[in-house]
Amino acid sequence: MGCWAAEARQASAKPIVLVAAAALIDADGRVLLAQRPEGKSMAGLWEFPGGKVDPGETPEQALVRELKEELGIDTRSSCLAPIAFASHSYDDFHLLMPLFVCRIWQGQVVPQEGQQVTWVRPVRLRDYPMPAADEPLVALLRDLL
Ligand SMILES: Nc1nc2c([nH]c(=O)n2[C@H]2C[C@H](O)[C@@H](COP(=O)(O)OP(=O)(O)OP(=O)(O)O)O2)c(=O)[nH]1
Repeated sequence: MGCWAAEARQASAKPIVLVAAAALIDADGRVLLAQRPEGKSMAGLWEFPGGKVDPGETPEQALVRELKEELGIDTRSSCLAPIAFASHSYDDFHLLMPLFVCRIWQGQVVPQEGQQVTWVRPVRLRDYPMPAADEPLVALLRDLL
């Protein structure tokens, strides 16, 4: 019944926001989460690093740019493996978020925007409050990694 009820509640059309996100995996199999800073929407929640895809960018290009801006690391589109996506309606927009796994990068992860980051074992991901859109991704990662 769940999906039928959800459909009936569907509101009017919302803008679709395309966000590219990465599950960075270190040599120990841990996943990087970043905490959304004060002043942003969903502040305090933990997320996969990434951000909005700008006009003219591919999701991969956006992610390479965001990972450099946010974490100071160099990645390549060819090192980004798409594994899942989130498609989730927030109150004012609909998020479409491809999630890429990335195991290879250059440089050290150093938060560039004052955000907290942490490396988390897949079985512990549930200990970190994340945006609603991420919940199915967390379940998937636990199984895949
Ligand atoms: N990077 C990232 N964003 C996520 C995740 N889950 C999730 O709902 N989001 C949402 C939060 C934001 O609304 C949007 C990402 O936008 P952004 O990071 O480029 O920009 P922003 O924080 O300034 O966004 P905003 O304040 O305008 O909402 O996607 C996630 O795991 N990673």
